[in-house]
Amino acid sequence: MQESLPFFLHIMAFSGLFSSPFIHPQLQHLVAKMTLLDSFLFYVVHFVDKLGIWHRLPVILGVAYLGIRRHLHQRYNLLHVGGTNGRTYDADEFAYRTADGTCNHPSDDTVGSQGTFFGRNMPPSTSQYGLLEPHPTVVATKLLARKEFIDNGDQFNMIACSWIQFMIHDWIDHLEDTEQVEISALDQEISSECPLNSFKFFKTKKVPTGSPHPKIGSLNTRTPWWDGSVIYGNNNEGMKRVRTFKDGKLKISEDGLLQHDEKGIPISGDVRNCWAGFSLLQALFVKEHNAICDMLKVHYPDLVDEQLYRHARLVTSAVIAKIHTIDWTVELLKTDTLLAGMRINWYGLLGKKFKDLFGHILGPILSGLVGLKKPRDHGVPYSMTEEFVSVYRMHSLLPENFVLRDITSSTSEDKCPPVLEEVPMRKLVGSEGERSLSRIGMEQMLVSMGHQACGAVTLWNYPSWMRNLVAHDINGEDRLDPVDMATMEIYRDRERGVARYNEFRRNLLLIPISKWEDLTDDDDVVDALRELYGDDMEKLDLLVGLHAEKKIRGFAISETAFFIFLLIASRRLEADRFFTTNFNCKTYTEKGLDWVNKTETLKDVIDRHFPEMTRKFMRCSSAFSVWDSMPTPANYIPLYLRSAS
Ligand code: HEM
Repeated sequence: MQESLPFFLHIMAFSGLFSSPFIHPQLQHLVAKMTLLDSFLFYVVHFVDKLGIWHRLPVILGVAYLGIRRHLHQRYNLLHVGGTNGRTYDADEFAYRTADGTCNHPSDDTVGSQGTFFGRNMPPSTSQYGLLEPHPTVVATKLLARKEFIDNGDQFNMIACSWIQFMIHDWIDHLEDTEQVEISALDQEISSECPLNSFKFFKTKKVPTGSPHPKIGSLNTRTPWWDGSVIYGNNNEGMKRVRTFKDGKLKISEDGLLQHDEKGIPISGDVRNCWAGFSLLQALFVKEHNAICDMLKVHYPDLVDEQLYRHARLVTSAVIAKIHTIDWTVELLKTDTLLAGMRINWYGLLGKKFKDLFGHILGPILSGLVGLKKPRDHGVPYSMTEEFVSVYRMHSLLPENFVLRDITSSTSEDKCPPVLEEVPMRKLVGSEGERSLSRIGMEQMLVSMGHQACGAVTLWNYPSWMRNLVAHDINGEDRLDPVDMATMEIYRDRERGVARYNEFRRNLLLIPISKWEDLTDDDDVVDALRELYGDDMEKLDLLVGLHAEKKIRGFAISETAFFIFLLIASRRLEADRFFTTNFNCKTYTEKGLDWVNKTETLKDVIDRHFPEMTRKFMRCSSAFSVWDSMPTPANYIPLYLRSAS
């Protein structure tokens, strides 16, 4: 091991700094592959990790830690899967987001388009355990199944929960095989506790990559760019379905909700596994798109339907990306360090005022990723990754019942309308959900979502109704065989060769756990893990580990999941030419870019379309926290000078 260390590390090793036990023995082989500078940077990060303090450092140091960590992940956690074709195109001719995501990467027209491979953040799992070890239904029943609903407190509401599904359906979905697999719990001792003793589902399609590492991969049926495909579709056919072809606008009903076809399936960019909260967000952003078209037509009367559509799509997609970056994520990871980090991603260290005044003049750290002169993919063509999909398995955000509020009654001082009824979530899914939403109406639904806390990402909180779920085909039609989602999710990660928890951590340069108490200080969790996995940390499933991990204060997700976000959230912006080279007046129009610059939060979008709503019903600061909770208290200490959160 020592022999393959770079020269600098030999010196450090000689001085005793890098030698075991300073670097965790299971990470030394990773350091051996690093350049001199990166080994040093790893040393810094690892030192902080050993103390377990990065989130408690003063904001500016915490941001520096994250910057170094992100750099290391960009160097060692981006693996391309499949080939590239090197076919270029005329970037001026394609100065818009194409229907299928082609023509974005500067030197290869297919990168990031529909049907390309998922990339990886680390090599496929080397686990010795098989697909059914331990049995996925036993894992689901003993560790995931909801005992009673655990909510997220005031931090995150049902809009926040629906928002992330809205994003997932913009970026990722795996192509399935035509061959089915059946999982049966019949001969397991837990079968009496399972809603489905046996169920069938389609395998993930395995496709030869044409390259040796890895030989097999899976395909993304959605465009991975942040291009709003959730409302615009993932190809020409999908785009045609949603457009009116008049003044650039998208189809929408009189009541402000999505239109439906003769089967009751919504007309929108993505209709698979939809529920009322999700299709409400689609409708809200169709309204946003159409309002942008109106604005553009007033200022640029010569623009025809196609031009209006293209500009409005760019602007709407950028508004969505911005809200996700500086509003949603800031609520998900509610600490000053992350507030600073996310604002740096969009505006840079010098902040909004400086950027509004001088433009993007000073590089990614000082002026942000958005507006960079050239996209950056760190030598690895853009895609979403298998690991990203796995860390976003957050179905425990969904509750058992949806709490409907009466917005006709006059509100109390805390702006909280009274409860009308609790609707089982099952009734809000698919076509039935669409019918319920039409009855409820857009405003009542939005206000009710605002006032309900969503579920916590933790063990024993997986929605019961999802363990017997009628999933959808890609066209939104119901499937014949219901599935146990909790079981299926455990199976999916294993089937796709995603590393189990401890290997996942090592590959992310994180210190692996060596006993259950390293993961959590909850005795019940420790006992349950021991019962299922014995004392074998290597066996622990990723999904279980992410849900069991003790959370950083203010974080609604685990630290392990967060480090994948750190990498991919930046990548979605910096690798996309429409957030970099082409984030300009020429491509977006001056008024279009102005629209993006002036929209900061989801509240701004809601206020635009429902001018009275937040004044009447919202007390908190962000539309993603529970609406009658207190606003974030003012803090007069400048953000970068603050101590730990
Ligand atoms: C009522 C709401 C929802 C329903 C009915 C639903 C249903 C489904 C179904 C049926 C799948 C496919 C599972 C498979 O074949 O492997 C899936 C995948 C997934 N869902 Fe959801 N989901 C909902 C909300 C959410 C939310 C709130 C999240 C939060 C992050 C989420 C994240 C994911 C992810 C990451 C996948 C994996 C996608 C892939 O394999 O490429 N879903 N969901």
